[in-house]
Amino acid sequence: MNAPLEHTEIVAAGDDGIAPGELLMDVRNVSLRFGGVKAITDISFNVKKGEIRAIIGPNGAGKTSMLNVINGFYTPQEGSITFRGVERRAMKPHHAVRQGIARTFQNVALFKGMSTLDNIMAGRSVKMHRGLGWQMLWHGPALQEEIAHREKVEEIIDFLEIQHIRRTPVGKLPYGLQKRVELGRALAMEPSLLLLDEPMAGMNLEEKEDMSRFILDVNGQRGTTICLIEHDMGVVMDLSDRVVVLDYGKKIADGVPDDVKSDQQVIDAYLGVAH
Ligand SMILES: Nc1ncnc2c1ncn2[C@@H]1O[C@H](COP(=O)(O)OP(=O)(O)OP(=O)(O)O)[C@@H](O)[C@H]1O
Repeated sequence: MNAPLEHTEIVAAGDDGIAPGELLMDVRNVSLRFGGVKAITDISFNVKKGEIRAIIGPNGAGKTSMLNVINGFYTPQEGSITFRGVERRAMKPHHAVRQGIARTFQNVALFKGMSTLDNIMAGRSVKMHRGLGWQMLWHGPALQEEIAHREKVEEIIDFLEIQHIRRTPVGKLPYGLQKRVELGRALAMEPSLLLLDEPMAGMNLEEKEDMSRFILDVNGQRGTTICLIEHDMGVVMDLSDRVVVLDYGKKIADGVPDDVKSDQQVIDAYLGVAH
């Protein structure tokens, strides 16, 4: 199964060949250190196709480091990740994207001067096959492909209900809408696995409710598997199928929300204190 990543086909949620409920990603014994700092120690957990999986834990627990390992920003010193049957330790972020992993960031990472439409189109560029030569000719296959991509992008804009801001530079948008555009850009990649790093951070209640609904719809209607980090426990327990809990870089619990909520170690480490 160990196909060279350079030759991995770009895949979308619907055509990754994995049935709902089957293993999509298996994280095994991953450890990551920065000099003397142990960010992650011997973490194992899996993600099944079609689920919403949450990673929670106090500040500095290793959650973002874990996402950065999954999407190839960091290479762990130990352990491996098997995604869609392909095992690896090191992988460049653009390979992760081509394998079907897209993500959003804790602090919105968009092109602030560009419009909503152009930002989402930029996310789509990963799916474009025709090279620059074709695009300069601007006819035939390149034009057909551009039209098809624009249709996909328009579909995402409709889906996220952001038609009214399609021409607005994203830097001028309220934070909640910027987060939605960033979700749109990730969706434009048609990921098999969508990583969301604190999708509700800095949002008011109404924005959180909107984002929760979109996350549920992305999962329910588009069939996208989601792995998210979130500090709002109400949101986590409402949205997630399963939750993995980290503390000081180690896994302390893993299970369905009701079990995790009542786990004494989790209460002591995390739920018992304000965040
Ligand atoms: N690039 C880095 N260089 C050095 N240390 C790092 C780096 N990134 C993370 N760390 C350290 O690794 C540990 C885990 O950090 P990480 O950001 O993954 O935690 P987190 O659970 O995402 O925290 P938060 O909820 O505050 O975002 C922390 O001690 C952090 O200081």
